[in-house]
Parts: sequence; structure tokens; C-alpha cells
Amino acid sequence: MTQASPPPARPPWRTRLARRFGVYAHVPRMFRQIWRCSPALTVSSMALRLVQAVQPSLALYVGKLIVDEVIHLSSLHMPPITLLAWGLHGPAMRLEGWVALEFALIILSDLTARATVLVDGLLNERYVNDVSLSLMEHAATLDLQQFESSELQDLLERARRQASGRNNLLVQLFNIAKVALTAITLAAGVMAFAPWMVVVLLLALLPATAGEAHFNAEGYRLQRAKTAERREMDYLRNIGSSAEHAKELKLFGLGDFLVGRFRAAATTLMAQNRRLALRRFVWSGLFGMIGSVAYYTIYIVIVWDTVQGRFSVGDLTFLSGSFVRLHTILSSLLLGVTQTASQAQYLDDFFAFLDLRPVIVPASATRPFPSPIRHSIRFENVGFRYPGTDRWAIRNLDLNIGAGETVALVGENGAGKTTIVKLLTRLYEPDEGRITVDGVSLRDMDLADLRAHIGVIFQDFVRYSLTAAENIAIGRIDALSDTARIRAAAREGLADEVVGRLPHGYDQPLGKQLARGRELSGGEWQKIAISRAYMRDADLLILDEPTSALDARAEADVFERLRALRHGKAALVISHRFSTVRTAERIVVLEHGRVLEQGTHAQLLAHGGRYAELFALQAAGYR
Ligand SMILES: Nc1ncnc2c1ncn2[C@@H]1O[C@H](COP(=O)(O)OP(=O)(O)OP(=O)(O)O)[C@@H](O)[C@H]1O
Repeated sequence: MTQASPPPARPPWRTRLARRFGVYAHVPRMFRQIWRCSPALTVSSMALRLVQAVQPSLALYVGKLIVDEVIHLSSLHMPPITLLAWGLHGPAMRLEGWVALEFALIILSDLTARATVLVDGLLNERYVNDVSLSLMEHAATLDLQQFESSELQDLLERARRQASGRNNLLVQLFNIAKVALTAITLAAGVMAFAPWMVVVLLLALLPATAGEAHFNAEGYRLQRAKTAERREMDYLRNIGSSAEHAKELKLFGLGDFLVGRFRAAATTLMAQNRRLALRRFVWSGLFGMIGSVAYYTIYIVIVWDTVQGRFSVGDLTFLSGSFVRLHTILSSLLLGVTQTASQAQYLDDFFAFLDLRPVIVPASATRPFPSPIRHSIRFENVGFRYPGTDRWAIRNLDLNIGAGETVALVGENGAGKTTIVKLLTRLYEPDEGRITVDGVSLRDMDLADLRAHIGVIFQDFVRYSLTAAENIAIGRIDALSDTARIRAAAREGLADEVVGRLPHGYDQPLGKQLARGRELSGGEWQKIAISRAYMRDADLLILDEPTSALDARAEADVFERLRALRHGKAALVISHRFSTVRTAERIVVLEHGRVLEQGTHAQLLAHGGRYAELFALQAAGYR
């Protein structure tokens, strides 16, 4: 599975440059999303940063005033007095005022820093939840065929990373705004003394910025190209450590095989990441040094100017202090901008996912599902190919399911039985022909209305790690609190005696994922799934291999109830078991996506075709 895929090709420089600038295109959209989470918290977070931004310049300037005042006072040659007496001394009052202001600034800085952590924490949590909810809500609107494509899985994986790991982007962007403001105020202070210093410092930081931008883009490109490999690694990790797979893993001794495959994938990925990290380390170190050299050159000039008397000692403290900060702040600002740029690239994936539209377009003028069905459900010359494949899974299919009729579909593996169910429920659209209910095309119906009138149990139904009641209520989730309905459905689907044996009855969590969870046998799960179908008052009941795991008595019971329940409703049953199939009013034999023969059990046996042949084969097994 894992091939050491070659590093992705480098796009031309124009594209690279456009991408580097384009990464922030989605930031306003992200900001709107944050704002929607809580306008009050967003405003508070920004206001607190505004206060924090000007604080360092103010503190430095007050520091300069203190130093100058101390030098002034020490030049007055006061007689020795106590600190208290000196404090009450007139000339000291101004110094005390500056110190008090500095103290107030420090307290304010401390308070705003703490308040920012609090506000950001609250806002971040809301934002992360909002992002996860948007992902889930949007995923629910997409079609099955989109989920089955690996491109969508890759995009979803990257979008999820935005939901789980990229949430700091918000805090980082706010911090950048704060740091930028601080840098402006500090630079304005330094500019008043020597504008060239700021210019030199900015120029000296340019190489480091360019380097960071380059390596961040490279890093993202590598991560993006490796999405499929990472998904495979997640898959291997998951099957290697889940209770669901533990049984086969042990019996087939798959542990070493999985570990080996994971290790191979991880080693390739690590080697590519390491190469990039090393190149980044070397270049960033070199570029960083250019900034430091510029900084120390300027520092020496400031000291020299002070020694020469062009600057006061207060000026020296202010300038050197401002300069240290400006140097650190500008470096971190430039770094921050490029780092957030690389994170902002994930926003692309996140919003690209949110912008995906379902492929099955809703009908422009919807017609209600004809309930109850008076005549029939018809497949008229239907043809269908799965997206991305050339083979027709279904071709020239004409099929009729009359009102109140039970039709059984039989056919060898891959004949197209489940595909018919997917088309009937509009999980996929036919490429040719049409499907109608009493003459109304499925395409003209509202999707939710259509699905509300059909009860389906697929052969690979889901075993939810939820309580027994919830597992049954899944069939009609808006009736979750309707205990009587859940119990009635459980009786019809034979799940009530399964539930009766559970220590916590209907409140018993099922599966192994939840605390107190109880695992059921295959047949017991199937009874739960059949009960799900009974939760719906469906006009068409579709059971795809409903009784494959049931014992003979349970199977007979299920069909007896099915017949009793239907009262004029149609049913489509797919099965390989002839004991199930023979009870149907009509049996349709499929081959290569077409109807080969159809009729009652007796008619088909008399006909002596494929059905008779398959029936004889199975019957021989029992003799
Ligand atoms: N998601 C898919 N993408 C591509 N091809 C698919 C997909 N699902 C099924 N097929 C192909 O379509 C054909 C019909 O499959 P279908 O699941 O309808 O068969 P079936 O009659 O239900 O088989 P079985 O008895 O094994 O359940 C098969 O050749 C299968 O390989």
C-alpha cells in the first residue's frame, strides 16, 4: 500500500509568490466565524491587546524619565537623610510620581495579560466547537458518493486538522496585531532619536522573513502531498489498537505485519520531514545571525553617541531598551506572520470543504411521495455506473414493485442488488432511465420526504455505541423519547427478548466503546437493526440480507411478521437464502445488472432456469 512517493514537484515562482500572498484570503472569513461565536469576547480580546500593545513603550519612556530624574537629583548633592525624610522632601516628589506610574503600568500589564489568557481561552473553546460543528453539519449534507471518493477523504482529513490543531491561529493573529502595534509605538520612539536605526534593523530582518516564508510553504506542500499516507497511518494505528479488530489480529498474527507497514510509512514521512527541518535549521540560523549583527552594530553606535554626550543616560536606557524590544518584537512579528501564513493555508482546506456542494441536486419543484403507493415503483430502462468506473453496475434494468407486493431480489455476488437499493433511496442517481413511484420520478421528490417513506436495513448496518433504545430509535430519530414506539418496534423486529436479557434493559449501552457497554452476537445485532426498520411507518420496506445472521426459527418469525405488518405496503428483500426468498410473492433474478428471469418460486422452478439451478444447488447442501 505505502509507496515512498517522490517529493512533489515545485510549482513556478509566480504561482509560489501568489500562493504566499493568497494564504490570508480566508482570514476575514475566519474572523467573521469568530465574531459569530461571541462578539463580546472578540471585542474584549482586541481591546485587551490594544492596552498591552502600548504598555511597553510607555514603560520604557517612564523608565527613561526615572533615570534622568535620578541623575538630576544625584547632581544636587543632598546631605545624608533617611529614606522616609527624603521621600517627603519636595524635589523627590516628581521621581516618586514617575515610579508610581511605572508601578501602575506593571500592575496593569499583569492584569491585562491574565485577562487576555482568560478571554482567549473562552473564545478559543467556542471557536473550536463551532469549527467542529460546522464540519459535522456540512458533512451531513454531502452525498454518499462524495464520501466514497478518496479526494474528499483527503480534504476532510486536512479540514479536520484545522478543527483540531489550527485553532491557535486566532490567538496568533490577534497577537500579531498587538505586537505590530507595539512595534509601531517603539519604532516611533526610536525614530524620534535616529530614524536610520529602524530602517537598518528592518532591512537586516528581511532575509530571515523570506527564509521563514519559504520553509513554511515547503512544509505545507509536503504535508499536503502526504495526506493520503497520513490517513493510511491513522487507519493502521486504528486497526492495530481497536477492540473491533483485536480478534482477527490475534488469530491471524497480524501485529508484526501492521507494525512493519506503519513503521515503513512513518520512516518515509519522517525522513522527508527531517530533511526539510535540517535545511530550515541551517538557513534560519544564518539569516538570524544577520539580524543580530545589525542589532549589535546599532547598539555600539548608541553607546558611542552617549559617551560622546549626544544622548543622555536616560536616552541610552530608553533607546537600548526600545532597541532590544524592537529587535525581538520585529523578529517575532515577522516569524509570526510567516508561521500564521502556513497555518492559514489549512483554512483553504477547511473552507474548501465547507464550500463543497452535494452532487445530488434538490428538485426545483418538489412533488410529495405518493403515500400510500397505489400502483407501483418502477425502474424504467435504468443504467448506472459508479463514479470513476467504466463498468455498468446496472444496465437496461426494468423492474416493477407493485403496491403491497413483496419482491425478492436474488443473484450472484456483484449482480447489482445493493446498487438497486442505493438508487431507490437516491444515495446515487441513475445515469440512464428513471425510477418512479406511481409515475412520479424520484428526481422530482424532496430527498428527505423520499427517505422518510422508505425503511432500509443494509447488510452492513451500523452497530452504534449507544444504548439499546437509541440503537432502535435510530430508525426514526425524532421519536427518540417515544418509549412505547421503540418497544413496539423491538417486538416486531424480535429485539425485545434480546433487550430483556440485558442488565440495564433499554438503557444498556451496546458495543465495547462505552463504559458498561455490552457486546451482542451477530444475530442479536441484526434483530436490533430489523427493529430499526419497524420504527418507520414506511411505504416501502427494504431489507438487504436481513436474516443472514439469524437462526432458522428467528428467520421464519421475521418473515411472518413482515407479512403481517405490511398491510398493502411494498417490500423488497435481498437474500441469498432460498428459505427466505421462496416466501416472496415475486422473485427477480439479477445477472450483470439486468433482470434474467422473474416469477413466483413455483413458476421459476418450473421454468428450470438460473433460479432453479441455484435453488437445486442450495437444497443439495441440506440433503
Ligand atoms: N462504491 C462502489 N464503487 C465502485 N463500484 C462498486 C461500488 N459498490 C459496488 N460496486 C460494484 O458494483 C457491482 C454491483 O455491486 P452490488 O453491491 O450492487 O452487488 P450485490 O449484488 O449487492 O452483491 P452481494 O451479493 O455481494 O452483496 C459490483 O461489481 C461491485 O464491485
